[in-house]
Amino acid sequence: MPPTPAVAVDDVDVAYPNTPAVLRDVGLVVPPGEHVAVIGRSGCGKSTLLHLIGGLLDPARGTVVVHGDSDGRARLSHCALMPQGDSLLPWFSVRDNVAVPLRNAGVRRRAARARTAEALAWCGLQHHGLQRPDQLSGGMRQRAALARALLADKPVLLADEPLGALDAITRAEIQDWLHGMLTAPEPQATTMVMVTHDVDEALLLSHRVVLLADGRVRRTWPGWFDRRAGRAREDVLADPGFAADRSALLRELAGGDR
Ligand SMILES: Nc1ncnc2c1ncn2[C@@H]1O[C@H](COP(=O)(O)OP(=O)(O)OP(=O)(O)O)[C@@H](O)[C@H]1O
Repeated sequence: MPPTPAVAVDDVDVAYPNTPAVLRDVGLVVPPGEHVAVIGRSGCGKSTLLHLIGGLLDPARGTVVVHGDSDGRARLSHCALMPQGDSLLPWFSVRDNVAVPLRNAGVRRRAARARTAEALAWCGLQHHGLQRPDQLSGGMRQRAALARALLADKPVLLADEPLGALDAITRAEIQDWLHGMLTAPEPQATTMVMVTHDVDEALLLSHRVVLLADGRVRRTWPGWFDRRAGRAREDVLADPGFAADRSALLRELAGGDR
């Protein structure tokens, strides 16, 4: 029997007040541990889909279930949200930023400190915990934000353009780092739904790429997350199969193959 899905979106329409439906007839089932990348043109409804899964929005039609719960608050309780931008609090130290989900969950200061120190170490920021976010580079801030999201210890990570603000080289480095984090068995073996505009990122970091167009799921592709394991990034990017998937995705994004 297939495992109970982590996320099940079934035949959903979503509309904002006084707007036509932004998502239409959308279905998406994500088994536990799967990483899904959602890609599509600006305005096609990607963030709306994340907000819907995370309980910030409810469907006008259809059902959304996250780890067995359909109520919005309960859905939210299963999800760590990483909104666009790093969203670190500028007046907190990096350490206190990363500790926010633990403190919100009522974890005592001493225990939170210990777990935060571990998290800072696995994202390579062990010497930066006392600095403020504006003293870090963009890549370091993004790693801190990811550490904070992963430390929330939620089974589902919803990441909206998590690397969108980074330059190409830093982005590639952080993609590699994130791939390593998501491959590690502990502590963050997690289900992930990630929005990105970057086709390589979508393929490299996901088991499955979902293309949204005009509020509908137009197509899905197998991602390269597992096929990438143990291989250098350049090696994967030069793989003819990867190049073919990238071209096909780009063609669909540009509106071809309708
Ligand atoms: N709060 C809102 N009220 C009304 N309309 C909204 C609201 N949020 C988003 N929309 C509209 O819904 C549509 C989908 O927006 P959404 O942010 O989900 O798209 P997106 O694919 O994530 O875009 P981008 O890639 O530019 O971030 C857009 O037309 C947008 O203007």
